Amino acid sequence: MTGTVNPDRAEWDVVVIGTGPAGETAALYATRFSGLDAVMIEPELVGGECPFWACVPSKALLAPEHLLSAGRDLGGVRELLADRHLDVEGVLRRRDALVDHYDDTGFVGTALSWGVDVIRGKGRVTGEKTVEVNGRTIRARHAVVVATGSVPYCPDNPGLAEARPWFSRDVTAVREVPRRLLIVGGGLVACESATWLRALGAVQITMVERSDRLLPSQEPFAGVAVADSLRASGVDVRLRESVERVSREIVTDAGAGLVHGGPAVVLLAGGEELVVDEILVAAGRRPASTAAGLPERFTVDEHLNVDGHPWLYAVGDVSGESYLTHIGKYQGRVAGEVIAARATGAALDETPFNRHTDRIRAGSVAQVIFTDPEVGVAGLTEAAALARGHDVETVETDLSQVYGGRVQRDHYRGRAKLVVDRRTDTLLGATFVGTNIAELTHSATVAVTAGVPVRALWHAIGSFPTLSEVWSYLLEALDTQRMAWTSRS
Ligand SMILES: Cc1cc2nc3c(=O)[nH]c(=O)nc-3n(C[C@H](O)[C@H](O)[C@H](O)COP(=O)(O)OP(=O)(O)OC[C@H]3O[C@@H](n4cnc5c(N)ncnc54)[C@H](O)[C@@H]3O)c2cc1C
Ligand SMILES: NC(=O)c1ccc[n+]([C@@H]2O[C@H](COP(=O)([O-])OP(=O)(O)OC[C@H]3O[C@@H](n4cnc5c(N)ncnc54)[C@H](O)[C@@H]3O)[C@@H](O)[C@H]2O)c1
Repeated sequence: MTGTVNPDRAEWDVVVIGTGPAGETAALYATRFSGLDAVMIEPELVGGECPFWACVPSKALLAPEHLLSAGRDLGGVRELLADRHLDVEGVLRRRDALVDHYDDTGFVGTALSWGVDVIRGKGRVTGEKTVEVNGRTIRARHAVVVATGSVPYCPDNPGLAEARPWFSRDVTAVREVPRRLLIVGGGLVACESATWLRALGAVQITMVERSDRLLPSQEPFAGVAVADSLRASGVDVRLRESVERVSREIVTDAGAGLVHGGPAVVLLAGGEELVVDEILVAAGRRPASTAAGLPERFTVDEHLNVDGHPWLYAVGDVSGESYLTHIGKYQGRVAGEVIAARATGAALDETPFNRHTDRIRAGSVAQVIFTDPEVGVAGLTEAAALARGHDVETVETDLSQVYGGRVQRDHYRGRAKLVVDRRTDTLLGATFVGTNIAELTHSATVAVTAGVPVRALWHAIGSFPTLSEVWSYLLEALDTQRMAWTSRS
């Protein structure tokens, strides 16, 4: 066995399969105050998808575009920029630096500094507390944590897989910007990738999304704002559209981020034929469960235990709860602390806001989509709240009225919405769309998670002139709605 461990060692307290944000957090929290030891198993880069192939490179590629876009909309700066473009090589160099040139030495060092061992290889659960790696069996005295992440889904249209299209790893590792690109999907990866590839010089981008809007699981105005902005930048956004079949004569795979062959001819379901230099498939992801020995379908409980097995945990993307780094880390913290408590004979805490229960399932997931404009979501959308049976009241406001936005851009555009539970008068969710709303999202996450009553929010005043002032606009609009309703009835 290669890695950091004595090759003859075959037993640890905790065995973690996969070293992404979820797995490494579970290993840290299981061991840090408990005296337990742990090993993590990883066949690729220690650190997982997020720092090398997903969140970090994608945000590194987007940051220059965000700055340029804001500068172009700011008198006094606009004149400096004129029709200047990004320095593509400079942007890629900065991305390469942020992904440590695809070298995981730092992550391995961090694991070792926690006292957590690393084995390089593929792990697979083969029995109770038993894992096979590199043809050997290792045992966990207390727990096995599966944290193997997710893999991209490829629709089964004839010729699509055979054309060796790009997936998320290629687009975040981009070295050769395709001139003509088809993007299959209109979700998070598609919208963020279209934003940076257009800024890096892709001449013709066609995006096909099978549903009737981009970002279909978000509030409808979010997808509309992102589609408007992509279209204004020259991206051809096609809704209710999909691929029928693909043919590509010359297929090569020169490596991640390089164009995978000659031109591809794509027939769309609507009947149109396109010729493109590359296809990016961004049609969703699936938990990487079966290769790690988990069933294809399984459930995790509020302690992240798989199908009621108290020794087996699934955290992060593989749990199927969400595909987000911060949620994976949160689950890793919960599972790690549960493992430590159980192994040391401590009772699990059942008090409100305890650290042994995954509360995210109650609906407080937050996420930011780093498009231009950004989309920040905390908790439930209106549709998700209704689907869970809540009696909801909603309110929206136009962010372009808020001075915190107007001082940032000459034409600030944005919108915000609150979803309120009528029964408890607390917030179920909030969505913000606009430039620089990313950090604003956390204020709503706190309110949703803590169940802050709307009447208490009334006294939480955002500073002037910041975007946080939008809270007062929303609450005033809610008041007006309620007064109108009262005077009608
Ligand atoms: C392009 C893109 C951009 C994204 N941007 C964001 C963002 O801005 N913010 C955000 O919150 N989320 C973002 N995400 C999602 C985020 O990357 C994932 O949610 C996160 O990486 C999941 O962490 P994880 O630990 O569950 O799995 P991963 O990070 O996928 O790590 C799993 C690890 O397990 C390893 N593994 C797999 N099988 C085995 C096996 N059999 N044995 C041992 N190891 C195995 C893999 O090699 C991998 O290293 C993005 C995703 C993509 C694709
Ligand atoms: N900023 C962030 O937090 C961030 C950024 C990127 C990715 N992610 C995570 O990664 C996950 C995966 O992203 P994703 O964009 O691949 O998935 P997604 O689920 O966000 O979007 C997939 C889209 O593809 C569409 N689609 C599916 N099959 C199709 C087909 N055959 N033809 C046309 N459209 C089709 C779906 O309707 C959907 O809109 C996300 O769910 C998200 O959690 C997060």
